[in-house]
Amino acid sequence: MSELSIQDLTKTFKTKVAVNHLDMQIPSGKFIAFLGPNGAGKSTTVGMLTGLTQPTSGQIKLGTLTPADIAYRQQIGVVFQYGVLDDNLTVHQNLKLRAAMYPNVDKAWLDRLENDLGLTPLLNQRYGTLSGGQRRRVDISRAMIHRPKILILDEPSTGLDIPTRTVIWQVIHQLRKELQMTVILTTHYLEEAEAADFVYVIDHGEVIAADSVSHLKHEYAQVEMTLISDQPETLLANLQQDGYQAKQAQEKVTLTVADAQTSIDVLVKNRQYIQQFDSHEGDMNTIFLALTGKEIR
Ligand SMILES: Nc1ncnc2c1ncn2[C@@H]1O[C@H](COP(=O)(O)OP(=O)(O)OP(=O)(O)O)[C@@H](O)[C@H]1O
Repeated sequence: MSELSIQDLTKTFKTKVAVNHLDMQIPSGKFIAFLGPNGAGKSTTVGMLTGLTQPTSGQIKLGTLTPADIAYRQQIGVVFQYGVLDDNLTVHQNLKLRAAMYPNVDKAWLDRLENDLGLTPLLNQRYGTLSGGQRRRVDISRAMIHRPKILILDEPSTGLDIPTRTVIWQVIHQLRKELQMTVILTTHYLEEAEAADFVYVIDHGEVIAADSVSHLKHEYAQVEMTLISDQPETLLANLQQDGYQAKQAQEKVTLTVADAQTSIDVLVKNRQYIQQFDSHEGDMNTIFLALTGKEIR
């Protein structure tokens, strides 16, 4: 199956450069996350991937197809940040109308989506009267109605509670496996990005890192250590003498070290001053901080 190729993609709005020479090769069937803060250019990229926003320069290709081709758009499903369904129609009327726009949507598939996303009790309710989480579940059904090869989710979890997020992700992961679908997610939620096969960290319209989560962690996330000591001043002095930037608050001494091996060295060397400890690898936030100097959460 063809991969999605983004080549030297740029979008400027007057003087604002929203997307700046993006290059990405997205293999089919993968789960890709675009992680970036507000204004990073994620939604503008999604707009160009869907064909709704014209790039200023550069190109997007799915095999030989471009977003201007109907055949391209038929392979893409999108969950936008805003709802695109009719507030005055019921859930079922909205979905049936959408289904009618595609040649091969059978009733069984529509029933399956409605059922998996827990929409059955809501089918006769007007879309405009649904809660945010209910709407999002309908939006995902709409995006999946034509069995897309690529599903694009633009911050799908914003404002949703954990049970709703869990249901949505269970369904998406299941359908991704069944349909061998590529999933492109834009998100601020680090735990969602952590589940991805590959992460593009985006800031100011540019890719500042592109790698698997495990490589990003290895490269950028340090190990955070908390040591509990009955002689914290001595422990702090020893660590500082060894060149660590340690901090102390009462009996607690905290420091960041490069890797797990170094954390073991610290524990062994200072064992007589340590009663308890906690040591864990940094998360996506640590990675983001290391890359941009900013916190994402
Ligand atoms: N139509 C527009 N006209 C002018 N500037 C725009 C337009 N659309 C986006 N921008 C600007 O482009 C930049 C990128 O915006 P974009 O919405 O793509 O970011 P984002 O990463 O999706 O942010 P968020 O996480 O807040 O949704 C921002 O500075 C934004 O103000």
